[in-house]
Amino acid sequence: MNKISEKELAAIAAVKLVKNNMTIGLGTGSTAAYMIRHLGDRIKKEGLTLYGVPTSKATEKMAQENGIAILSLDDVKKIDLTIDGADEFDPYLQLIKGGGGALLREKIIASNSEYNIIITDASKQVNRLGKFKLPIETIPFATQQIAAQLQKRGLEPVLRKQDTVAFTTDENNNILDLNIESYYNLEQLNQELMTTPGIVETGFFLTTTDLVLMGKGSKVFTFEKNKIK
Ligand SMILES: O=C[C@H](O)[C@H](O)[C@H](O)COP(=O)(O)O
Repeated sequence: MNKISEKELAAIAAVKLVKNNMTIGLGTGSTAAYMIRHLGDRIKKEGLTLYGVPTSKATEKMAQENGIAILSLDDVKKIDLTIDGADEFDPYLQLIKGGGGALLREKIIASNSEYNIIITDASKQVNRLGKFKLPIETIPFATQQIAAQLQKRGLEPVLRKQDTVAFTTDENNNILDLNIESYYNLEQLNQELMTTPGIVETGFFLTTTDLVLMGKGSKVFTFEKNKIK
C-alpha cells in the first residue's frame, strides 16, 4: 500500500473533528483537497449531512463532487469550523497564505468561523514567517502603482502570472508576491499594507488560527492555541 503523505495525514486528523450537521469553511489548495475527499468518504460511509462554505471556485466544485451541500456566506448563521492549508506557520500560529491565490475569500471565511484548523505538511513549519513570499491581492486599476510604491520600500513585488498573463483571482484581482524577509514587525507591516488604497487583502493570517495539525513522517503533530468546543 502507498504511504500516506504528510498533507493527507493532517487532513485525516482534521476530518475526525467534524460532526454531523456542521457548517464547515472549506479551504483551498492541495492539502484542503485531501480534507474534502475525506469529508466525502465520511458522508458516504456514515451518512453524515455536511454543509460547506467554499473559499474558491475550485473548492466549490470539488465539494459538490464529494456530496457536501454548498452554502454561500449570506446563507449561514455561523461557520462551526474552517479547515484550510497554509504556506507557512510560525510558533505563534501566525500564517502566510495565498500561494494558490485564494487569500481574500480564505481570510473572510476564517474571520467568520467559530474555530479555525490549519492542516500542513512539515515543510510549512518555520521559526519566522517570510521565506515564502507574502501574497497581497490588489485591484487591477492600482496594481502597477502599488508595485512601484512597494518597490521603493524594498519589498520587491512580483506580479504573479499564469502562463504569460497576469494571474486573476476569483474576485478578478491581481496578486503581488512580496519579499518580507527584512521586516520584523509583521503586524505593523500588515497594517500599512491594509491601509494602502487598492490593496484588498494580504496573505498574513496573524490571529485567526486556533489549531495547527501538521503531518510529519507518519505522525500528526498538534499545535493548539484554543481548544475546540
Ligand atoms: O491560496 C491558497 C491557500 O492559501 C492554500 O491554503 C495554501 O497556498 C497552501 O496550499 P497547499 O495546501 O497546496 O500547500
